Order: sequence, then C-alpha cells, then structure tokens
Amino acid sequence: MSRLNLRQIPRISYYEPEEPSFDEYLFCSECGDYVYDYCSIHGPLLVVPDNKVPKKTKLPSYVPRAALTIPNVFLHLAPSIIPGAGLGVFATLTLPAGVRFGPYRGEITKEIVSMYCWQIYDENNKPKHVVDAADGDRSNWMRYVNCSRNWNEQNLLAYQYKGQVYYRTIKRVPRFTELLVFYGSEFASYLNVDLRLYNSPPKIHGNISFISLHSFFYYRNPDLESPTIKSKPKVKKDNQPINKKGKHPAKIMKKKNLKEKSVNILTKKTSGASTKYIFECDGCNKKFSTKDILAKHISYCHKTQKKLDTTAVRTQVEQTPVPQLTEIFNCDICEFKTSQKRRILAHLKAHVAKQVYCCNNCDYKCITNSNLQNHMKIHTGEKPFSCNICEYKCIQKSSLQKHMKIHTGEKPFSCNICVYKCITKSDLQRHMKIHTGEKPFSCHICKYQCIQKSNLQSHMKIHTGEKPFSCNICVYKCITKSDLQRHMKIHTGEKPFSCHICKYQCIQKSNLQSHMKIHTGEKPFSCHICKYQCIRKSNLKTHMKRHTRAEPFS
Ligand SMILES: C[S@@+](CC[C@H](N)C(=O)[O-])C[C@H]1O[C@@H](n2cnc3c(N)ncnc32)[C@H](O)[C@@H]1O
Repeated sequence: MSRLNLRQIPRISYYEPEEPSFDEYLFCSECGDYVYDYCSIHGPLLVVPDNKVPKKTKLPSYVPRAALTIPNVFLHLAPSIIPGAGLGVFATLTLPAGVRFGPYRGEITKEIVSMYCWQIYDENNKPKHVVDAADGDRSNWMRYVNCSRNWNEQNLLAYQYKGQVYYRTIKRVPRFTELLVFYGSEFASYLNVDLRLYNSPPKIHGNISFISLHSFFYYRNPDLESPTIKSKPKVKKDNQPINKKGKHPAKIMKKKNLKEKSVNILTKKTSGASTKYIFECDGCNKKFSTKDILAKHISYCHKTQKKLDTTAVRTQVEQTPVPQLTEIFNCDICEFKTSQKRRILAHLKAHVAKQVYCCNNCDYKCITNSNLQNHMKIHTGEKPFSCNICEYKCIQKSSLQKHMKIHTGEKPFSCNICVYKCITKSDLQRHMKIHTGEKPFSCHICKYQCIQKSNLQSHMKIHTGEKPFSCNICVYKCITKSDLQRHMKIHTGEKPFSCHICKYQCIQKSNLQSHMKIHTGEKPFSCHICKYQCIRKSNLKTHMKRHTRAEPFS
C-alpha cells in the first residue's frame, strides 16, 4: 500500500470557528440578553439607511452634506427642545422600538478634539480610534442627535457593532419627538445633565413602572451603574440581565465587554461629574481638559484663522473660574422660560392674579398694566413711533426698531437648514415650522393647515369667495395683496429672481428655491408607498393621487 493512499482517507477537521468579536453581539431588549448578529426569536432590527447624497452634488457652502443624509421619510432636523443645544433630530413618523440607524459617520482620528466624537474600542477594551463628525461635509445626520437629560426622554441607545457606532430606538418614538441618546456620564455632566436625577422615577409612571424602568435603565446604561447595583447582577427583576446559565465562559466575558460598550462616552477622561475644563478656546469658547487637546482643536477647527494662543487662554481661564451657564427659570404652570429672576416673579404673580388686566373693547387679557396700555393703542389708533425713511408708523418702539432693519438690510437671524434669513427671532421660529412640519392653524371646513394665523385668515376667503384685491389691467382678482403684487409682475415682465448657475429667471422666490434643488439634487418630498421623490410638494400630491386611484405611473 502506497503512503500516498493516506490522502484518500476522509479527513476530520478539528478547526473550530473563531469566537465572534465582542462587538458582533447585539442586545435584544425583548429577551434581555445578548444575541449574535440578530435575535432569532424577535427578529432583526429594522434598518433605516441614510439618504444617499451623490458625491458630485454641489451644495451651497451653508448646507452641510450631513444634513442631507437624514432619512427624510422618517426624520427631520429642527431646533432642539433643549434650550441652547442648537439643532436636533426629530421623528417625522412614529417609530417603533428596535429601529437601527447608522453607522455614525465621521473622520477617523486618534484624539477627541470636538464635541462630535465617539470612541471606538478594540477587542481588549482599549481605545482604538475616534469617529469625529465635527466636519459637516464628512459626516452624516447622526452628528445632530443631542444628549438626553433624563431616562424618560432617552429614546435612542448608542452601541458599538462591528467597529462602528449605531443608534437604535429603545422605545416607541411618537412623531415630532426629538431623538435623544445618552452621551455617557462625563460628557453629559459637562452639558449640565444632573446624573443623580437621570434615573429618577418619572412621576407619571407611578411606582410599578418605576421599578421596571429603573432596573431596565441600569442594565442598558452601565455607564451610570453604581457599584452596588453592579454587584447584584443575578437578581432577575423585570429586565435585569440573566446570562450565566449554560453559556460559554468566553462568551460571558465578551458580553460583559459589550455591555460596557453599549454606551460609549464622548469625552475621553472619566473623572465624574466634577470634571473641570480649564482650557478654553478663544475662537469658539469650547472648553478642554488638556492643553494638547485644545491645541489640536485649534489646529483642526480654526486652521484658517489667525493662530490662537493657548498659553494666554490658559492663564486667562485659570485666573477666572469657568463661567457658569446662564440660569434659566421655568414656570411650573405654563411653558414660560426666562433667564431673569425679575421676569419669572412677575410672570408667576400674573398666574396668581389670573391675568387681571382686561381690555374693555375686546377679549384681550394681559398680565401687566403697561401691556394693556400698549394694547389700547390698537383701539385708539395711536401710533407714536414713525419711520423717518418711509411712512411706517407703529405702536411699539420695538416694532419700529424691527422695521428699520428693512431699510438697513440687516437680517440677524438665519436658518441652520436652509438659506432663509430674517429680521426677528419670531420670524425664524415661524420659519422653522416649515422644517418641523408643525402647522398649528387648521381650517374647520377643509383639511387645510398652516403655520401662520394670517394664512388661515386668507385661506378662509377661499370658502367665502371673497377676493378683495383686483388687477387694474386684466380681470385677475385675488385674496391677498402679495398675490396681486406678484401678479402685476406678469404685466411688467419683471423677473426679479434669477439662478446663479443657469439662466432661469422667475417672479417668485419660492420658484427659485425649488429650481435650485435641480442643481443640488435635493428631493425633499418622498412617497411613503413607493420610492418616488421630488422637488415640489405639488408634484408629490399629484403622485399620491395615482396611488389612491391606482393609476399607472409614467
Ligand atoms: C454632537 S453635537 C449635537 C448636535 C448639535 N445640537 C448641533 O446643532 O450641531 C453636541 C453638542 O450639542 C449640544 N447639546 C447636545 N445635547 C445637549 C444637552 N442635553 N444640553 C445642552 N447642550 C446639548 C452641545 O452644544 C454639544 O456640544
């Protein structure tokens, strides 16, 4: 028998597949346990991918690419509910628990130099690299998700999976709710989140829910676990973990590892709630715990600006204590907020007095006599403030100050999402409703809804048939003065709005804004039934009719 015959003997392979990496496990909140890749009982997470923004899309410098990556069927950007937090991400539709977003995109770096960093860990639980989304053109929409201030409002969980950070919904998120993720205790305390209250039982849930939410929270947010709670893992209460039975020891270790990874922290050093940031950037006032990190931040974020002096900053910051954030006083009865103690006291008194100042001519009620005096001028026709350039007159000095900006061209308020700029904060707040989709005024006859009361008043004229404005050249009649002004441009041939990329010209600004989307590739309106996307809402409406009538699509 030849030795070569041995080759024909069937071989037994002793190769054992390698233990999956710790970050290939996921936590299934239904089972309360870690699963490999996905839970075979409760199914995989619902994956929502980012919107694709073609690399060649030319965007105006004020539109960060990240903003366009938002999956806009489900989510949108709008000012955060957290005072002073800037933009945030909101659900456009109600989302169930178990929706996965991500991965978090950004530049891979070694150091944490911005407020947009997640730390990635290796197999041995050692920091591997950082994903930094400070650059809005090299990151995705996830950079806009803010930090939850308590467990009740936390609806996302950040976790590391196959070397990347994902967010997933941990509870049902009703539409128009802001998505909030816990950043980790150090960054959260830097943002003034009171960690001692983070787990406080939400009063509305009562005691029973408290127990379950509380223990659930501790399991899901080990970053906040106290040693006492950590030392009691075997007690299976509500959602407490059970993981020992019949499991490979290595797996348990890895799961523990993963558990520690479920919530990463955005800042590097964990010295608890008392962290002091003494190195302040004089370019943007951001604070850092070491001079090196500050220097890196300056070279990264302010490289085009003149060199900022870190030594001078340090001296200055060390001499003066880190400034406290302005204290905000909230009214317990309504949503009123102010930074002035004097105003909150006046406001509360007014609640007590139940708005004693009432107008004799109309239903107007107010909380101060001076407000009533101002209001009375509406009835007397008195307009003590007048513009020295045009014929504008008004009741309040502040209205005149606002009006003067029309002449100076000053528009201090600008939208973070689009090109809109305006004179007053309230105009910006009203404008932002375009992005949030909020329409507080609705018609009782048809389904019309709008952002402004005046628009509803105009709309009602559709039902009454009233068209008080008419053209003196043709038969055109309309409901609003601005409609007539726009119409008159047909007769004058005036097309004040023109595209800076092609030769397109038009009468209305809104038409130009729609047109610009041809160049940016943006298609903000999308069908929730099929993949159709378009630039104009009217096109989507036409498209939707085809679904309802089951017409063929062209
Ligand atoms: C990752 S960014 C979040 C997006 C940010 N809101 C924006 O408009 O770009 C982190 C920054 O958002 C703000 N922020 C997030 N959560 C906050 C919170 N709970 N309280 C105050 N500021 C917060 C802080 O300025 C923080 O440095």
